[in-house]
Amino acid sequence: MIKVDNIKKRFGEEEILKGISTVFHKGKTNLIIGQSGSGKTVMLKCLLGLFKPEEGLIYYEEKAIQHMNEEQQRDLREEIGMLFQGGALFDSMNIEENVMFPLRMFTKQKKSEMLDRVNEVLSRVNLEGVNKKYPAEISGGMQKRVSIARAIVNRPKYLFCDEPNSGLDPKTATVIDNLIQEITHEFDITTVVVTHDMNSVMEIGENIVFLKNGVLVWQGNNTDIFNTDNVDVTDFVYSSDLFKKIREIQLKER
Ligand SMILES: Nc1ncnc2c1ncn2[C@@H]1O[C@H](COP(=O)(O)OP(=O)(O)OP(=O)(O)O)[C@@H](O)[C@H]1O
Repeated sequence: MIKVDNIKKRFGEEEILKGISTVFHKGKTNLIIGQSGSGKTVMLKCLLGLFKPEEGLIYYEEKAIQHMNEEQQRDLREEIGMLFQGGALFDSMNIEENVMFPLRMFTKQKKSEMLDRVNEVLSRVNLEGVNKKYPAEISGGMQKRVSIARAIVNRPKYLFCDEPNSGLDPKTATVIDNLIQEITHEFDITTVVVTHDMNSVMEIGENIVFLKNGVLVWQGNNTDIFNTDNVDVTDFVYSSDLFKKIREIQLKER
């Protein structure tokens, strides 16, 4: 569980996050959504400790990162898996080396132990027989699965995903969303996904935080989001023609 208590973040004169409080639940896919520029990435970076809010606290379980000493922060970093936008695999390393990277960084395991774990997670994301290939030799969807394998190889308690579907076709995007959700449930991870993608909202939005101009204006799940009368949310959800049509049908049926 991650609890955010009234965080404020400014750059110069501009206040980007204007006092956000929320909870991201354990064992759930928690989504941060909102228009471009609403502060999603800034919020993610605050959660990761990359940006320091001027006010407010961010708790990982009982302990606020602002109150952790260096050793505690290092321990926390080991408990975090990160799925970067675009995958961010190392082009010069093969798949096996890419997935093994966090184990080399954070553990003192023997090579054979690391290899066992790499094969276990590659198999979990349904990728076998690609160990010696390089990222450029596999598809975008497969690269995303390798990135997920790398993000979970160190058994994280927290998983952060920045636009995990960018650049994927809708069908592959759904496969990736479902995989993220399955892994979240299976390993009881607190997962936070930043996304623009309404399909992700529908598929895996178990707890959705909606930001507008740095303010949390709505929170709920993927059922609530289609029933809310909050204008900011409906504007966002029904900005696509497809969802507009669905909305018209829903309203007629009410
Ligand atoms: N390092 C920074 N220095 C100054 N301003 C920043 C910095 N990072 C972000 N901002 C500003 O904060 C605001 C919110 O940016 P942020 O990247 O969080 O938006 P976002 O909701 O993630 O948008 P998008 O969906 O386009 O990625 C923007 O106005 C941006 O210019």
